[in-house]
Amino acid sequence: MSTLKIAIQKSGRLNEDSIQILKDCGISINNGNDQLKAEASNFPLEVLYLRNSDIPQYLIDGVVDLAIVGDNLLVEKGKHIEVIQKLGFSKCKVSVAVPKTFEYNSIQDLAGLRVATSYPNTVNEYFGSFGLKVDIHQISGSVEIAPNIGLADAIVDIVSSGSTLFKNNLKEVEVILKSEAVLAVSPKVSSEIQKHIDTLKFRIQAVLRARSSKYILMNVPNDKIDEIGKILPVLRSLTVLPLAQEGWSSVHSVIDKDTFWDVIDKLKEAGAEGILVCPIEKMVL
Ligand SMILES: Nc1ncnc2c1ncn2[C@@H]1O[C@H](COP(=O)(O)OP(=O)(O)OP(=O)(O)O)[C@@H](O)[C@H]1O
Ligand SMILES: O=P(O)(O)OC[C@H]1O[C@H](OP(=O)(O)OP(=O)(O)O)[C@H](O)[C@@H]1O
Ligand SMILES: [Mg+2]
Repeated sequence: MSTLKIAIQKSGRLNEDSIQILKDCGISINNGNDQLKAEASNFPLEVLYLRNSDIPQYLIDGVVDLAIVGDNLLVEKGKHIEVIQKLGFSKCKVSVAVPKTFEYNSIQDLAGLRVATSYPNTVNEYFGSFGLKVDIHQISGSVEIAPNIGLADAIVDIVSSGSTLFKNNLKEVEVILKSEAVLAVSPKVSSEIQKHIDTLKFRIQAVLRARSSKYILMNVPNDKIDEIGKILPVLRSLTVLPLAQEGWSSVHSVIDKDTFWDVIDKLKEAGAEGILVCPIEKMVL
């Protein structure tokens, strides 16, 4: 039987969340990440632990069928690689930053200047889209130090909280793109492998849906059920079960985890009592 080969980051920002999402899909991987290759015991899957920055090329060559990779790396090195699912973690931006003292008005101010980055293609394309050229200094890490040591006038690098920029006396002046971890697929997969990919994607979607939702239960006087129903965004219809106490029901629903505090206030106002909010393990539509 064919085995699906998936690349995940060996160590770094994506590693733990990538392993966790496979685990949440019910997949048991047979070792820790001390080896570069591991097999799943209960899914036709082989996991290859690789450098994030090498993953786009492995996908292009078909050495791996699938990968969990930062989308910004695909923009840099894998333009034609198909993304089949955004995964919602490792969210960041790729931005242009300059020293705080730089009097920046527009991108034209950087024409012809030295830009330090680990993402030369992204930089060329971005400045090229304004008809500008810059002098790229490619470095593989600690990019934010470059202006302070006289290596560059500006940088293009990853920004998340902004604290690395702040510590290095830099300011973000343009956001080139927004990125997150994604599930990306090689252009060379066979139809047999594609079936395994579809199965895995189905499981990942169930996990992601569950992560973004909460199950909510509450006691509601029967004459308030319609009003409560209007507050709850429901998948199909509300589940309403009679309670032992005459005139009351137990109402169940699924709500978005980011809006549940707002919804709960409205539910209380509308007469709901004993509200319980529970995590959802998996959600299959
Ligand atoms: N501070 C951050 N906050 C959120 N996401 C980030 C942050 N830094 C990087 N990322 C995302 O995580 C990915 C992996 O970053 P990380 O620094 O672990 O590895 P890397 O330097 O790209 O590479 P490699 O695995 O090749 O050594 C990046 O490509 C980016 O998508
Ligand atoms: O806006 P912030 O929250 O400060 O995050 C941004 C920093 O995070 C990443 O570096 P990382 O810590 O991964 O180190 P690295 O340069 O060794 O990859 C990135 O390269 C930035 O330097
Ligand atoms: Mg990094």
